Amino acid sequence: MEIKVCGMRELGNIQGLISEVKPDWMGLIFYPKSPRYVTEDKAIDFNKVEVKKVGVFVNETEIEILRKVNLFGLSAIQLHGSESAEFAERLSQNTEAEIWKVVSVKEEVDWESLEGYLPFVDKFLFDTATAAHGGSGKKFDWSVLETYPFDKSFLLSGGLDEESAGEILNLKRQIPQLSGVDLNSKFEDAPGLKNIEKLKKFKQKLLSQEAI
Ligand SMILES: O=C(O)c1ccccc1NCC(=O)[C@H](O)[C@H](O)COP(=O)(O)O
Repeated sequence: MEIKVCGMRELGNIQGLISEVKPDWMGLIFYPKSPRYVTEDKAIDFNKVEVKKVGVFVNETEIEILRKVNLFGLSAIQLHGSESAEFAERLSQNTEAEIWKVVSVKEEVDWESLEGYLPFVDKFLFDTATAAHGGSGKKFDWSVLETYPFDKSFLLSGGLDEESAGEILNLKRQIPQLSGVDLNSKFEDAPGLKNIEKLKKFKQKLLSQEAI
């Protein structure tokens, strides 16, 4: 299973993450209202770190997203607002970076409304709907995913914590398109500052139970 650790902001914390946890992805949040917002002065340092970076954007302009892709060396773009399938299509024509569309879950998911994204996005990411767009620390009712109708892989997000590993693997047994997890506020000592020990323990649990 892929692991994305989202909302990183401090170089030392990122270096600890890479050496101790070795996640597949690190998420950088480019939404100014987030307490995990990453400013441009971090670009030189963050460009050098050896982990794939995904930039998180909320209803940002295409030109600004592409500028950040180049500035930070992003391998993926996470569209975390109400971006349309047409917007995803235009972006896909202008970048080599992967495109991930976030689906904010309240209760039911309207699967038909996602069909238009399928040719242009590499993954979906299911997160809990919240007025702040992300980082709610709350889980949604995962049973809505039981009717997931597409082959496209997706990440599970929203309030995942140290105790979630077993349940996540049970879900994966039911829905193999679940390809990874997105970890954020439940693994923090402060917004943007991750607790490396908690992340390590979670990864160990996930790997050991995955093997069973
Ligand atoms: O985390 C934020 O501050 C945030 C704010 C606005 C848009 C997106 C944001 N986070 C993006 C993510 O992918 C988070 O990992 C995701 O929302 C889950 O967070 P959490 O519920 O804290 O595990």
